[in-house]
This record gives sequence, C-alpha cells and structure tokens, in this order.
Amino acid sequence: MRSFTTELTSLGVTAQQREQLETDTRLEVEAADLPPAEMYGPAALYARELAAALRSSEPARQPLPPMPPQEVVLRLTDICLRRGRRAVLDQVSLELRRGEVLAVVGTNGAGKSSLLQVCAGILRPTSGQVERCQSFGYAPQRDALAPLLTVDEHLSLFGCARGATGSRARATGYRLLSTLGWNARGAQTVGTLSGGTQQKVSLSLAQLDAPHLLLLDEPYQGLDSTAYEDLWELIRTWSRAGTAILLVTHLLRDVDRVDQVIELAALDERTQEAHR
Ligand SMILES: Nc1ncnc2c1ncn2[C@@H]1O[C@H](COP(=O)(O)OP(=O)(O)OP(=O)(O)O)[C@@H](O)[C@H]1O
Repeated sequence: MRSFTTELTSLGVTAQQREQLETDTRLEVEAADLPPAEMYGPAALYARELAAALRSSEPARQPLPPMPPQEVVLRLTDICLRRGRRAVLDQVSLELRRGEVLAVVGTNGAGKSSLLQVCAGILRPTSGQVERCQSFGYAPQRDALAPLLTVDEHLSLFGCARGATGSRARATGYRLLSTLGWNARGAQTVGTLSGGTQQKVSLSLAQLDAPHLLLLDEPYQGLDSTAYEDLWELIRTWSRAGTAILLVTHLLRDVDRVDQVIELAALDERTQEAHR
C-alpha cells in the first residue's frame, strides 16, 4: 500500500483522489479476500493505470494536475553500427523522456530492428554512446518466445527474472493479456497459439513489471484490427502513466499517434565506403 500511495503521489494525483482510490482498493481487496499483489500485480503498475484512467476521465476544461519533470530514459548519441561488411546505422541520435512515444520508420533493411537491439544492449555500436535507464522491457520482432513452454511458464520465468513471484507474474500477465482481448489459457504451449496471440504474450512479457521504457519491434504484427486499436489504447495509457515507448512501425497511420518520428534510410554506397 505504501508504494501504491508513493506512486500515486509522484504521478500528481491529488490527496483527495488518492484517499478515494486507496479506500476503493482496500474494499475490493477485503471483498475478494486475496493478497493485493495477486489481484492487481505490482502496486506501482496498478497505481499508474489508475492515474492514467483518472486523467483520461477528467473533463477537458479542468486543468490536468501538473506532471512531475520527465526524466530522460534513453539517449543515443552519434550511433554508428556495422553488421558484417555492411554499415547499417550512421550517426543516429535521439532522446526519449518518460511519457513520450517515438516511432522508428524506414524501408526494409534500413536498420530499425538493429537500432532497437542497440537500445536493448544486445548489439554494441561500432561508435557512439548509449545511455539507458535500468528498467526497460523489449518485445523483439521474432523469436521472443519458447514454443514448447506454456503461457504460464513464460509469465513465471519472466516474472521471476524481475523479482516477482510466479503467481504475481501470472496475475499481472493475465490482466495485460485480457486488456489486449485474450483471456489467457495458461496451460497452452505457446507454439500452438496463433501468431497474433503470440504477439500479445510477447507484449505482455515486455510490460510485466511496468518498466520506465518499452522497446517494441513492429508490435502490431499479427494483431487483428480490434487488437491493434486495443494496443494503441494501451500505449496511450502506459505513456500517460509515465512509460516511454520506442516502437518500430511500417504503418504510416501510426505516425500521427506519436510524439517523435525517426526515419532511417538504407545507407548508400558513399556512406558504406566512408565506414570502411
Ligand atoms: N544477424 C545479422 N548479421 C549480419 N547482418 C545482419 C543481421 N541481421 C540483420 N543484418 C543486416 O542489417 C541490416 C539492417 O537489418 P534490420 O533487420 O535492422 O533492418 P530493418 O529496418 O529492421 O528491416 P525490416 O523492415 O525488414 O524488418 C540489413 O542489411 C540486414 O541484412
């Protein structure tokens, strides 16, 4: 309850609203007779969801509570990257603060996935500097899941790696999955799920401990149109709650929904030559 209250305070929720949310939450917990973490997952994540819901339900003419200053969670400075004999990234710089959404666009092979791997620390840039917060989630474009493990096993493994108990990770995962329109069947092996449902599992794993930064590589792949809209609703909720989101997209309509766009171009022969 203490971290629930602390997070609500840091998100600018007024004392009166906080008291109401705490009372409601206590009553729900007593009625369900379950440990709060089993019901809601991490206290900070639940607090952020409630604060975001509160903001979106407030009438537009009421001024929003002032947001605390947003810290930079990702900064790339002059990143260059070679893969094999090819120069892939040339002097890429960007800065992302909590609550911002940034889209990376570009043609096939322009280096979008490579850029995300640099951000996640999987690839080391040839030159340039990466500064990133500790708390981040990454949903890669492919090979994110182990096909022979069940949904529950994925949630428990990812949860435990981030310090949560298996039951808490499963409760949080189920809640995230249901927001994406899938009532999780925990015992099902992931390899037998449809591509879109696998994508929902991958997204839920990335968001499991409400990180400050989310790296999403073409997160809409395989999603039907309803799930696609649900995903954008979630992205809006997460960003309003202070999560920074960097996503790779090919969809031009996504560009209207974000705060920043970075376009990567496939490097021409002259640039290739300069990097040799
Ligand atoms: N494992 C690898 N080893 C060597 N080169 C690679 C590897 N993976 C990708 N590349 C090369 O890096 C370049 C950028 O690939 P990347 O997958 O980052 O592009 P992308 O913009 O994400 O493409 P797409 O839109 O098709 O997903 C390409 O020339 C690709 O051939």
